[in-house]
Amino acid sequence: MSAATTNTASATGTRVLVLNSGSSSLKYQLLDMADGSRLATGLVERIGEATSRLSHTLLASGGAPGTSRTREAPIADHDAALKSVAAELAADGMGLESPELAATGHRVVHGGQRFTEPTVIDEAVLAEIERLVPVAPLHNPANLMGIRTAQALNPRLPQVAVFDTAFHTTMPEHAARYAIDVRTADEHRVRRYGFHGTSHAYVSRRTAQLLGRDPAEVNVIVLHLGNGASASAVRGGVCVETSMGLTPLEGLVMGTRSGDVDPAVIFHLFRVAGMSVDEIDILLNKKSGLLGLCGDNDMREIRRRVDEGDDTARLAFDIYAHRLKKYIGAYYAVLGRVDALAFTAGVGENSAPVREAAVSGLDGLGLAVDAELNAARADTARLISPEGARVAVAVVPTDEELEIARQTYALVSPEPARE
Ligand SMILES: Nc1ncnc2c1ncn2[C@@H]1O[C@H](COP(=O)(O)OP(=O)(O)O)[C@@H](O)[C@H]1O
Ligand SMILES: CC(=O)OP(=O)(O)O
Ligand SMILES: [Mg+2]
Repeated sequence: MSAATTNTASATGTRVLVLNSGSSSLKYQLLDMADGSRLATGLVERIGEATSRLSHTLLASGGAPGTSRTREAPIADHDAALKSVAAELAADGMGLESPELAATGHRVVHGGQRFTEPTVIDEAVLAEIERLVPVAPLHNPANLMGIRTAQALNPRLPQVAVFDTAFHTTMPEHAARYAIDVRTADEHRVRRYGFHGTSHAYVSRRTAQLLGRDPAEVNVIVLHLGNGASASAVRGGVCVETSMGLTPLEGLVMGTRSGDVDPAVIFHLFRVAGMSVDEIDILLNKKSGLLGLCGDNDMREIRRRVDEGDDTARLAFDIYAHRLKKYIGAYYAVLGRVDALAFTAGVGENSAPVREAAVSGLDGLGLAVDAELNAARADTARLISPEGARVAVAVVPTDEELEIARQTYALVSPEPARE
């Protein structure tokens, strides 16, 4: 299906429903692309558990918090979750049948090598996302279910996939390939794909804007530090390196994921500890990272413990910050010249101690934070480096939903979306 054909199906609506299906959650936002405003936002948590919860917020004009509703009832899967979300939106007169809706934009985590751009979804696209399930077993099945349910709720509504991997498809082969047997790698599509690409693209562009410069001229290191965490090196708006690989497990220390380990750790645990491959998979993805190191994966709680003198929490924090520093140094070398370092996502936007620890001792590279600017709280993009610093250090709130909505609307609407 081409974008041109879908235009005829999209009526004259200017609204886009953005769906971000995680392994056990569904986040959504309804935006009006005529002015970029947010109309509704919400989250279904603990999908598949007895304690599922749907929180829906109808926003007042200007995006101010309006009325919120919370429902607690078991929600078995992403199909049931999206049907509940559709019912909430319909109760506010904004259901999936609404003629004002132009399209649904889906965050799809793994797009492999084929999807380098946002794509209108048809059967062939669905088949390819399905084919990639083995390399994104936690994410792609949830994304597929969200798409199929949205199609069933309104078959005439265009569905657009925006891939986490797309921004990273520009990585050169020497960065994307692992040094393993080429035939085996090619046969099984084993290479580094990278994730969180929508955020890395948005934040690197926003950082250039903050510096008042053209993104094409600026080299930026982006640190996306949420539950999942990844770094990227962006040269003139183009991604040249990123820390996640075949799956979102490689790289930085995360909330529950280990990030980099010697691959032989897996053989050792299999042969010596007698763990099954599935058990090791769960260990590295769900029981490691900050959680595995200190029993907490929320950086707020870890800092509270550090401040109380808890040595276990302190070590977890130090391991997290040390890994960040290693990646900053590596990406500095990859880029050769760095104009800015940008911190984003839940931890990057909110944790002054993480930002301070990540750049401490890097004065020789022209990297430092001003203590007062770093400690100040704000929810807009800002510089935290000292006046006249060689490299700008910035805090740049990410907005994956707005970026997905823009890319979706640009595909289905003849009108350009407003910045
Ligand atoms: N004020 C804060 N200080 C430190 N960390 C915070 C703060 N607020 C949120 N976080 C961290 O942000 C994380 C979630 O980040 P987020 O980008 O929302 O993740 P995701 O989108 O991957 O679910 C939480 O686990 C928490 O550790
Ligand atoms: C790809 C990935 O790690 O996503 P998230 O941070 O949403 O888990
Ligand atoms: Mg996020």
